[in-house]
Amino acid sequence: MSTVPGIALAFDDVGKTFPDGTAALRGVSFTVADGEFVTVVGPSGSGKSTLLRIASGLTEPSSGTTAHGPDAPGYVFQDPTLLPWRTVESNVGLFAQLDHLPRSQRRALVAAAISLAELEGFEHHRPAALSGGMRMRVSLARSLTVRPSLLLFDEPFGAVDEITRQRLGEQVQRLHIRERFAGLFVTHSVTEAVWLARRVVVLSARPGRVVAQIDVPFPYPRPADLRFDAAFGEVARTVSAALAESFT
Ligand SMILES: Nc1ncnc2c1ncn2[C@@H]1O[C@H](COP(=O)(O)OP(=O)(O)OP(=O)(O)O)[C@@H](O)[C@H]1O
Repeated sequence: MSTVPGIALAFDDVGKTFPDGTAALRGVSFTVADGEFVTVVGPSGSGKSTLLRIASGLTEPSSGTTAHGPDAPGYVFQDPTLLPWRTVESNVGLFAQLDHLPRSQRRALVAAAISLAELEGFEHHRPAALSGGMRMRVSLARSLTVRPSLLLFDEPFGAVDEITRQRLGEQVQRLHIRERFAGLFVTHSVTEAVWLARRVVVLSARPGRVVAQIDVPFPYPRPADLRFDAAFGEVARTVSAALAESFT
């Protein structure tokens, strides 16, 4: 992986074939500029999670190259992956603790992240006492403590109800605007993909290739009811059509 100024993440002709012969990705090229928010949609098994794992350095590509900014990206997983015996505060502080940051610095980072994720008042709760949406916010807050310039999201809100999902998306957008991190966000929801992104990348069925990149022209911050706007519907229709084609 190399570092390129102005680029949060770049895939250049990236392919991935697993040792058992499964070809997950083929010839994937696209970039995420500094501070840009990009979403990825594609059929199940089209290599979206594999792409994020390659972006984070967890998996090596079989071919092609990747480039990223100067620091390691943050990762928000499908599952909140909280430690049940730890409080909200101590779950949020986990990464900072693993990084051996001094206690005072850790405290400040945790307090800031808890405030950003609007979790004040819940610092001493354990995960079992929280709703699914709040658990995701704890996971988000934990990722924010590393102050990433790039955050990778692997379909983080798939398991919560529609309204909670929208609110979490709104929170991610507020954080993106305020903290200016770049984002690469995988989702199965076309509405979520369009509402969040400056650009939607559509992958084909396995092995995943980029079949379309669709710009989303609406300025941030975007109102929640933009989803019901006719112009929004047009962009969503274009993404849906590319996605439907990608299944064939
Ligand atoms: N370690 C592995 N070894 C072999 N095959 C794998 C491995 N990891 C993933 N795959 C396969 O690679 C393909 C892409 O998987 P991946 O999880 O990246 O897809 P995805 O687009 O994220 O799917 P979904 O939308 O269902 O989450 C799938 O067919 C999957 O079974």
